[in-house]
Amino acid sequence: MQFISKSIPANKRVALVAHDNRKGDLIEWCSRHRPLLAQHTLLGTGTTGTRIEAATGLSVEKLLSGPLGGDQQLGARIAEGQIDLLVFFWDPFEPMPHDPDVKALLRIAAVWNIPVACNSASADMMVQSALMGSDFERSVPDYAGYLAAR
Ligand SMILES: O=C(CO)COP(=O)(O)O
Repeated sequence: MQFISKSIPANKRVALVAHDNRKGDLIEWCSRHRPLLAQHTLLGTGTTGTRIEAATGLSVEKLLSGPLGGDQQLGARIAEGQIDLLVFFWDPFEPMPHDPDVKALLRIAAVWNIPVACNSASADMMVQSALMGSDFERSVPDYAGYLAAR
């Protein structure tokens, strides 16, 4: 696979997702970073987005609930270049009925080199990076080159 450089804008599109046992942690994290998150564009799976909006007043575009296809919707948006960061507090202690979707979301985020945080420590470091408020370059698969070589 060849890679090309792609710019992530200063205004980030941040996807927010948490499994049920981790929703409280993500809401607490969003509340702590509310002023910063309010400067960016937020989206999330259905229940997570609804709970964050209710608790913080932040505006979140809500996709379907994860087990009903929301994780796959987020994966599609990543593949289309419409998500810049993924904050996904997945549950390390309980199996999920939609585990293949969870795995697919994490895989496609790795494919497209999206910064991913799976807990509050990594999410703290991610949003406190100087790159959060500026453009930055990331390397992504060269899709045109990939097609041409097939
Ligand atoms: O299941 C999820 C992520 O895998 C999250 O979905 P909800 O936000 O709808 O609970």
